[in-house]
Amino acid sequence: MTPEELKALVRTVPGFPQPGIQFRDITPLLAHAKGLAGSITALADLARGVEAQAVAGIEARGFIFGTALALELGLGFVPLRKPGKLPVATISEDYALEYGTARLELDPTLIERGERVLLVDDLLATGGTATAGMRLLRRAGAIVEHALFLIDLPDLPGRAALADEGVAAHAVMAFGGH
Ligand SMILES: O=P(O)(O)OC[C@H]1O[C@H](OP(=O)(O)OP(=O)(O)O)[C@H](O)[C@@H]1O
Ligand SMILES: Nc1ncnc2[nH]cnc12
Repeated sequence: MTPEELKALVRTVPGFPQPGIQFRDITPLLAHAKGLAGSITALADLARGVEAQAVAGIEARGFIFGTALALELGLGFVPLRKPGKLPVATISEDYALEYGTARLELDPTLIERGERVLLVDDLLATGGTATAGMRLLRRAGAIVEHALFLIDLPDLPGRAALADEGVAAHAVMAFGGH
């Protein structure tokens, strides 16, 4: 599927989860066999040329794309989890996203020192979530230089925020007028 065909499978819901947000809902794309496969192929195409030894994905939507991408690339998958889910000692980062605040946790023993980790999520908006994920991975010893997204919202500062931290953002599609 082309990026335009994939984009047509994303549903826009105005005013969710709060007024003023144009929510880009990926569930119709996930439910579409060719859309799901095509989105993973498109992410894998973006990942070519990026040296990676593991994929890390952000709960919850980043788990869907990150796990499938890791399988496609023949790599392992490291989950960055929402609070209170991991049964071992964790490191954590609090952050703000487009419509709230949250926390991510990581089991640092899942990362080898100097391991090159590719960060994956469904969508880049303010970059708060991805920046928190990158910080956790780096605190655990990872090298994080690239982040992959299905969707970029280029009217929001996520790409620039990541660039400021030395992380290049790559996305399959973009939605203006967030
Ligand atoms: O660039 P930002 O402004 O940080 O926003 C992007 C994040 O927002 C959404 O996650 P959400 O916390 O809504 O969680 P979900 O994956 O559990 O639905 C999305 O999946 C990204 O992780
Ligand atoms: N506009 C948006 N749509 C879907 N997920 C999001 N996460 C942050 N902003 C979002």
